[in-house]
Amino acid sequence: MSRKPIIAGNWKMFKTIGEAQSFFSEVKGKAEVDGVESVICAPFTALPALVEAAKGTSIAIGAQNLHFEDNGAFTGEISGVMLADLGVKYVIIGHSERRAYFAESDEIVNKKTHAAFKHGLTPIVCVGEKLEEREADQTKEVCKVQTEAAFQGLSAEQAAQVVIAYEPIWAIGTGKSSTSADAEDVIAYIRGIVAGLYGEATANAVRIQYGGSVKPNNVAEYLGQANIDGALVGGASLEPASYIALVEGAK
Ligand SMILES: O=C(CO)COP(=O)(O)O
Repeated sequence: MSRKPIIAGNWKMFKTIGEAQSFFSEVKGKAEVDGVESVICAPFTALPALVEAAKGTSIAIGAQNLHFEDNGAFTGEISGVMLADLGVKYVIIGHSERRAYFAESDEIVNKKTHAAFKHGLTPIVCVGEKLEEREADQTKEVCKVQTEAAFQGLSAEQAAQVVIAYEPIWAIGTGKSSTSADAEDVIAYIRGIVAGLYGEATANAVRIQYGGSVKPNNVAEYLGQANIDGALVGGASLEPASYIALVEGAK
C-alpha cells in the first residue's frame, strides 16, 4: 500500500500578504517534488493571494481553521463555504493550540471535520497528548479518544481521505521532538484505531503525519518509518529554503 507523503507547513499567526507572496515566489518550482504533496496552511488574510500564486503549481493551499456552520451570526468566523469559494484545498482542524486557547472540544473537532467534507476540503485533523499525559502513560488513550471522536459519523470513503497529524504537545515549538521510534509507535497505534472503526483497507489509505519540532535535518528519519506519511511543520515551514528542504526530504 503506498500512501503519498504529505508535507504541510502550518504558518500559525505569521506572515502578511506581501510576506506570503514573496515566500511563495521563492518556493515555486522548488517545493514541488514528484511523489510528494506540498501544502501551505496560511492565515486567512494571506489565502486569496496564495491561492492565486499557486495556480499552475503542484502546491496546495490550506487554512488553519474553519467554523462548522456555513453562514450565520458568528462574528469573526470563517466557514467552509468561504474557504471552498476561495479555492482552498486543505484545512487544519483541532490543532492543540486551538484546543488549548480557543476551547475546541472533540465534539467541535468532529463538527468541523464534517463541515470540511461538506465543502470538498481535506481535513488535517490534529491529535496528541500533553506532557503530563505522556508522563502518566496516557498517550495512546488520549489519541484513541481524540481520533474516535474526530471520525464520528464519517463514511469509510470520507475516513480514507482524512489526514491525521499526530502532534505531541510537548514537542511543539520546543525543539524537543519525539524520537522517530516513539512517533512510529503511536502513529501505528492510531492507524490501528482507524482499522478498528473502518477496517484495514481504510486504515491503510489514511495518511498520518508527525508534527512537533520537525526540521530539514530530521524529516527523512520520520518519513522513513513505516506508518509515518508526512509532517505538519510549524517553525521550519516559515523560511523558503527550509520549507523546500522539508519537501525534498520527504522524497
Ligand atoms: O504545531 C506544529 C505544527 O502544527 C509544530 O510546530 P513546530 O514545528 O514549530 O514544532
